[in-house]
Amino acid sequence: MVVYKYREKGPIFTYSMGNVVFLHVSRPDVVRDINLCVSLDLGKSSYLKATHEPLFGGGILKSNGEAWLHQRKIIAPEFFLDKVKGMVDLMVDSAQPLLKLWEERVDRNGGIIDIKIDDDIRAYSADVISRTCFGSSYIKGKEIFMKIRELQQAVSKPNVLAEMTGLRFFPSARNKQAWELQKEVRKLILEIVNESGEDRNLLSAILHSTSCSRVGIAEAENFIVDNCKSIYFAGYESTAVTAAWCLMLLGLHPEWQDRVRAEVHEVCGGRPVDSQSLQKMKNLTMVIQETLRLYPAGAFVSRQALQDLKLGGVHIPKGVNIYIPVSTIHLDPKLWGADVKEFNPERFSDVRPQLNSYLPFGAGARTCLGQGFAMAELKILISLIISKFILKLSPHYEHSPTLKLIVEPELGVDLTLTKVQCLY
Ligand code: HEM
Repeated sequence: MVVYKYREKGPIFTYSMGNVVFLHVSRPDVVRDINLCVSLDLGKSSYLKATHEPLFGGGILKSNGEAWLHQRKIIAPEFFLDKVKGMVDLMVDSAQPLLKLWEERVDRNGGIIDIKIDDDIRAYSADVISRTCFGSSYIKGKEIFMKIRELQQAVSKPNVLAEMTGLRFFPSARNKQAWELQKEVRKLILEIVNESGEDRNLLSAILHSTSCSRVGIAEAENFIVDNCKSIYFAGYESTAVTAAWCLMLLGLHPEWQDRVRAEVHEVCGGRPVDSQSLQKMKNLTMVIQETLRLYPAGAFVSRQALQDLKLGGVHIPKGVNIYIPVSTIHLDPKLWGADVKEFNPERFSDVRPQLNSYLPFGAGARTCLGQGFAMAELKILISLIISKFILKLSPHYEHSPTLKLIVEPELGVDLTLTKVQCLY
């Protein structure tokens, strides 16, 4: 329906669902103003708030106003560049079980295997977040991630009754499932909090902030749980899914695979990956940027006008939800050229992507605060895999992008792997 309207109406139009009004906009001047807007009057959309409540609560991803600002000030510094540089060794360690597992499987199977990579990649992404942000290993965090994923599936379809009527406490089967998962995740996070040691990490920063504030125990616990949940979700799924799309594209494009492999070999020269070598991997950066253009995990950037606003000369009344369709912008031939649907990382070689036409990490003040972290994590995993394995898209692969809060391969990514025999 929305696609049809886009074709019919062009880059800006409104529509409504019940009493909820949407402004669907991909016009560059409006997108530019959203990018530039730092006012707290432009917040996250409250549409689907009731549906998403069990997953996000009042954490950083969905909160607005002063509450959001407070959370951003606590969490953002934990992902500044110097902090990310200090996490590189932990990320490299997190990749070792996957590499070992795949090597053993290839060896056992006569030098070639056909695998669905998604679960192993999720395990890597989960381990990275657990170790770097929460000081707990994947084993400890594993249950949390499994339940967060179940919660994601449970809340990925709009709960129309709750949104239209506010009856979010109606005990439907789906609500009951989401509440049960919500309780279990809360319990597990509080266990990790109780066992946390002296390590300086994201968790300790969140705990420190609550100990300095004068809120009651229940409010402090909600603050901790909702923000930990937000990081578990934000940092886990999107990175794992991007890595899976990226490896799929490299499997399809052996010429880029060879280029990245040669680059990793040249930059690292047999030494372990470190923060300096990551910066030198230009081809790999371009490949990841192009993956995020073609398969941005966040299909929409959503906002709501919390007061009357003017963006790109357009008057937007208070309450209107603004939806920026990221893929539509990323696939616009007027912005990217006639080869817009092709995988061509070269397009990122000499120009920085335009702020208004490239939005894989969102826009403006609410832009993803984990993007440097995510890029390091992706580069580490892909450089290590590429230096050990030759990838081909498996004949079993079925292309199945689907939107479940984020755009993921519904049927997974199947690759055929053989070992790299000799590097040059
Ligand atoms: C490839 C991986 C990732 C992608 C594609 C991605 C994408 C996004 C997008 C589209 C948003 C919404 C921005 C907006 O509304 O303008 C976002 C927000 C956010 N992301 Fe990421 N993200 C990734 C990885 C991460 C990681 C690894 C973390 C942390 C460990 C993280 C933490 C966050 C947080 C906390 C927010 C909310 C920011 C706010 O509202 O102030 N993300 N991300």
